Amino acid sequence: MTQIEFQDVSYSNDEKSILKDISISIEPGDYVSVMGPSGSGKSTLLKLCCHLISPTGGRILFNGDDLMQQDPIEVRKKISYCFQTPTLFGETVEDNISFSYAIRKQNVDRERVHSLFSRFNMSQDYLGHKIQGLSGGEKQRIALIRTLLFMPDVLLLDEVTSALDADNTLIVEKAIEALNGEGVTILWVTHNPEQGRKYAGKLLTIEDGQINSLEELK
Ligand SMILES: Nc1ncnc2c1ncn2[C@@H]1O[C@H](COP(=O)(O)OP(=O)(O)OP(=O)(O)O)[C@@H](O)[C@H]1O
Repeated sequence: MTQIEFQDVSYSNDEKSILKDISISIEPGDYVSVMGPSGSGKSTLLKLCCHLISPTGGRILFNGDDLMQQDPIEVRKKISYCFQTPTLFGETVEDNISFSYAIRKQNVDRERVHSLFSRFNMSQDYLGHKIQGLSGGEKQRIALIRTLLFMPDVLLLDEVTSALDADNTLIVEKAIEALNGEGVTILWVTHNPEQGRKYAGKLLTIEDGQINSLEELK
């Protein structure tokens, strides 16, 4: 189980301050929706959680120890991040699945792959499909499946249903709710207020790089 604690965390680049004095604790099993205007710093918060970027002020504790002192590869085995714009590689969907196993020197777990495709309402036939021909919504679901091939402790989701229709959005929401029920901590950036409140236990609102509110929903 993984706990992430931000202690007065700031992040700025050469041009400006992007996040300021963020203090929050994400507890194991939490389901937190993250909302706020465009450019307020939501994606930056997620990138800090999995050490894709480093804070320029304050500390992030990962299970009580400074995240910056820990091996990013080990951290990312526990924390998975599904990006706003899916970046699929290779020629086919299968390439995206098999590569994840290959880098871990493991055989593809066909049962796991099969159950994830079903969970996200996709036929196995997609494995042979070319990336180039996929729709935005198909790419989003393949990216989610790839993120979940190995069960994370913490799942960071950045606008992952923006290209999906209502039916598939609901399927993804239900799948994420089920994962949270299995103990996976969820941090989900969304612009959809209904989505932000429907399943989450907490609603974190970021404005202008600062926490505006942290509301208990359940
Ligand atoms: N690598 C970077 N270089 C320069 N500016 C950046 C970088 N990353 C983020 N920013 C800036 O920081 C601010 C916050 O960006 P961030 O992507 O975290 O916002 P967001 O709340 O996720 O926005 P959106 O809802 O539009 O996705 C923006 O003004 C953005 O332009």
